[in-house]
Amino acid sequence: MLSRIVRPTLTAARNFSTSQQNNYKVTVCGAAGGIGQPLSLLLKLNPLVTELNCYDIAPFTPGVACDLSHIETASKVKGYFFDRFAGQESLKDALNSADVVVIPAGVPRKPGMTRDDLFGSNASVVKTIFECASVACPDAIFCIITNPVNSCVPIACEVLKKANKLNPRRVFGVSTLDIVRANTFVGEMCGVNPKEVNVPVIGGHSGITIVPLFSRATPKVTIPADKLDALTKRVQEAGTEVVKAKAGHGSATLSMAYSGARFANNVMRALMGEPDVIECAYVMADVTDVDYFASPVKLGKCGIEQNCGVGDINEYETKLLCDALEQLKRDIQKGVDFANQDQKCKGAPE
Ligand SMILES: NC(=O)C1=CN([C@@H]2O[C@H](COP(=O)(O)OP(=O)(O)OC[C@H]3O[C@@H](n4cnc5c(N)ncnc54)[C@H](O)[C@@H]3O)[C@@H](O)[C@H]2O)C=CC1
Ligand SMILES: O=C([O-])CC(=O)C(=O)O
Repeated sequence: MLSRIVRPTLTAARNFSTSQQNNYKVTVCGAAGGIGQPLSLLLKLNPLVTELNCYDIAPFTPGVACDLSHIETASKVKGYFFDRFAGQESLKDALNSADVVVIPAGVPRKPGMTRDDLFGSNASVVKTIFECASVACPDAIFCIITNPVNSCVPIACEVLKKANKLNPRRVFGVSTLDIVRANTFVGEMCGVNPKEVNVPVIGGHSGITIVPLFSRATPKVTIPADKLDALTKRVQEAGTEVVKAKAGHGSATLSMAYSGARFANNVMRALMGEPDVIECAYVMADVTDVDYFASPVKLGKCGIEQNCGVGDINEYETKLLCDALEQLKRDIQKGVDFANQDQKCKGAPE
């Protein structure tokens, strides 16, 4: 069922520790939340991080930072929270000169909700963070976890564009959890250590926009025809599986913290100049008919070095991709329209 070829670079990509000490300042926005806390913990353990700023609207955020600061790693941790008398000043302070900003801020799903149902709450959260980031750290690498990712990344890019600060090579929607899940499920099905599996997942990050490419898995796997639909659906609906299992107490947090830390680690490895760092991510791209798309991207010192695009896919995957593109188009437009609302209102006739 499976040929046993282990790719050493892939294994390295999943170890958060390295012998090299570097100097990255990382800000987590939404650091007091279900994802934010374990993600901040993993970043505190990462030797590539020397400064860790934890920001959240929750007033106990300095407490989270204080807790983390007692861990015996060399990085310095600072906590910031929203003070309504100071407006967005603490957010700007938290973001100031950050190299990498990871954003799990916003509301998670409850059973029965789609990710798009979060748009009403989370679109303005992302907009505010990027308005401040365009002033405080326009050259950072941004990793957006907040849902709906399909619409939040376009919002972020539009806000940066309006401020003349958009560098599309540096803005990422984090879809790593889809890859992590696909690797795990394939590993389970094929009886292989999931750490050795890499399944590219393209498209977007919700329902049918999630397109796992089992035909391109490494090591090569053969998914039995009668199991392919169910496996594809499981990857597409894995977030909902967790939402249902948590029964009203949020969505995936721990697996997302792992995925966010894995993605941030790979961004920093690439910033350091390590070659051949490739991750799937949802980014501004011209590799399909839509303006934002998740695909494998080669990371480098300036962010995206090369978008590897869709690549070879089979007939089954082509059909999945067509369905995904239709939905993606709508999700992207929704984000773009939201970000430009004010501008349109201002320019509209009285
Ligand atoms: N990209 C992905 O694969 C995944 C994305 N998510 C998304 O991540 C987001 C966070 O999920 P959880 O951590 O479970 O939620 P949570 O509710 O546990 O934590 C969210 C945190 O964001 C903070 N927050 C809210 N508004 C904020 C603002 N304006 N500025 C800064 N912080 C703010 C809250 O105070 C809270 O501490 C949700 O939108 C969820 O749907 C969750 C799992 C996977
Ligand atoms: O399903 C959700 O709402 C959270 C999420 O994006 C995921 O777990 O993939």
